[in-house]
Amino acid sequence: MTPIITVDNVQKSFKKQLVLDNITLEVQPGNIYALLGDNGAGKSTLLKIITGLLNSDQGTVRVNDFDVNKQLRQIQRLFSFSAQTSSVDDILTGYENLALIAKLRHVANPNQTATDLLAQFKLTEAAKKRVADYSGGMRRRLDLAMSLVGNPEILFLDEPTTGLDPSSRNDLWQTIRDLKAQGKTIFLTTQYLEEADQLADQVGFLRDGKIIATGTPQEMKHLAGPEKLTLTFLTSDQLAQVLPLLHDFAVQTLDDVSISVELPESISTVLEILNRLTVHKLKPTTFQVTTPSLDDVFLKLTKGA
Ligand SMILES: Nc1ncnc2c1ncn2[C@@H]1O[C@H](COP(=O)(O)OP(=O)(O)OP(=O)(O)O)[C@@H](O)[C@H]1O
Repeated sequence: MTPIITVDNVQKSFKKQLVLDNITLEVQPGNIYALLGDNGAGKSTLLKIITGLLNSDQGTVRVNDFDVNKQLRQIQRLFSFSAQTSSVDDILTGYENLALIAKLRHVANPNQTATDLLAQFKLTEAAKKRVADYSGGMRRRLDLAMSLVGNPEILFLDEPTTGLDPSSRNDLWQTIRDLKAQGKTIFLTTQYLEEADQLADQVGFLRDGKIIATGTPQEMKHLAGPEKLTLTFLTSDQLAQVLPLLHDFAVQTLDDVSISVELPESISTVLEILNRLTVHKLKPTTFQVTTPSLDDVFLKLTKGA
């Protein structure tokens, strides 16, 4: 499939500080791409370059096969950019904010567009409230609604859930999934590993201006190593009998009665291990399979940095 966003060898410095160092990435249409990084990693700078708000020093960005530097006018209606700082006007109501932006974007029926978007983002009841009185979650939903005026195909969201409480974050994740289900391509930045894991088809780890790893969340987790099986036995004597049976596996002793075993082949390895124990009538009191999380990947990639 032809990517809808292509970033090729983008470099950017502010004075002598190199902020983006040869960034290359692709986003497929209809996918969610999560650019993951700590404060100051360069996420916002890259987003501004992709959306044509900032020029790069080197490299090219193509959106829908148009060069963002040279052909921005042709693609401006194709995407919207929701910045970290809210674009909504506090003294206006939610409805007024949406209707105003719809008029500015020459949408055919601004009032109807505002009403429809308020309904889509569960803000109908708050339509006539001033935005100053909205909660953080409502404001973020309104921000997203604003970015959908004109029905763009691609949404750029800069840290859409930063500062939200867990419940509002979950709601916003669902909204972002719904937008993907409608066929939108979404490029978001985040500091939260869990957010990338929950939403993204592709993740890019940005650190000190470089993409240090990229792939699906599943592929990224493999970078942290295989799944593990943790087994606990009733007594240390039992464990002592178990160890020779598993001599050909990578076993780590956790304490007197527990071990963890690497699972290169997931389920079939689990079955093999349980089989050997059963034959010798050695029954673990608990067993648990653990998959590495994106946190483990992040720790592994940044270890020693
Ligand atoms: N206009 C600018 N002039 C000078 N330095 C800048 C400018 N914009 C960003 N920087 C610097 O570039 C680096 C990356 O900033 P950027 O805002 O892209 O990071 P970020 O990953 O988005 O972080 P945050 O989550 O804090 O927004 C930082 O060191 C920042 O101080």
